[in-house]
Amino acid sequence: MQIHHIGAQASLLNRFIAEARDIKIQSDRMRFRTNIQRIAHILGYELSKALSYRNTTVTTPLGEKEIPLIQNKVVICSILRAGIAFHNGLLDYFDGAENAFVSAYRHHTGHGDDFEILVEYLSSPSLQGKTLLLADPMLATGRSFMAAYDALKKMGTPSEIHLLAVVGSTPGIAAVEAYFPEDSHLWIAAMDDRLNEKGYIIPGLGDAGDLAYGPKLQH
Ligand SMILES: O=P(O)(O)OC[C@H]1O[C@H](OP(=O)(O)OP(=O)(O)O)[C@H](O)[C@@H]1O
Ligand SMILES: O=c1cc[nH]c(=O)[nH]1
Repeated sequence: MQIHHIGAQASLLNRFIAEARDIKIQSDRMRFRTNIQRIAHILGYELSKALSYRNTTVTTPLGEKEIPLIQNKVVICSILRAGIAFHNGLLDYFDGAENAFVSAYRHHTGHGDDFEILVEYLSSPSLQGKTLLLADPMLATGRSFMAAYDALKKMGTPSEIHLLAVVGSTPGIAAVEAYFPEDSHLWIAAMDDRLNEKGYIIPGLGDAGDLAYGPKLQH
């Protein structure tokens, strides 16, 4: 897997990541969702440089111009629920993309901090020969990305796989790197070193789903 740590180089992106992490600013849900969306714009733009282009003639009122345009058949798949704002950001730029949604949530088994990932919903077009953008703002243990990928396998084999995340942990990134095909890519804004005993990224940003959409009951 090729890992593209976009936040490694200081840029405007830092501002959006800082606001998403900041305990005072992130409590404004609309602002949090907007920051996730703005980060998706930047990651999507960076990812676009790795796609395939073909010269296409565009007619202006005064003449013609050859412009290289993306040839990939893009499918954006996001992992519910925190992925919704991220999905919207990617769709702002890849507006001709097909769309897929997969649910993945942590079900606490009752044994200490143990949890399993349950996937109960999948809606996807065929992925055969297409460019899959698999998006989830948080890559903590990496288990949601892996469970979503397993669920998507029956939809066909993509020609390219690009994972996108806002914050990832070093162990989670290592886990997805080992699980996904060697020629896949990860586009990530920020990386933190560790997870706590509950599988949360430290310092991370907290619970992205709750920050975007409000607290949920555990079940
Ligand atoms: O890498 P992982 O260890 O799998 O953790 C990351 C997942 O955890 C969060 O979802 P959560 O289960 O909290 O559901 P939610 O999006 O509905 O809040 C987040 O949105 C990711 O999907
Ligand atoms: O740090 C984490 C881990 C899982 N899910 C989140 O939203 N944040």
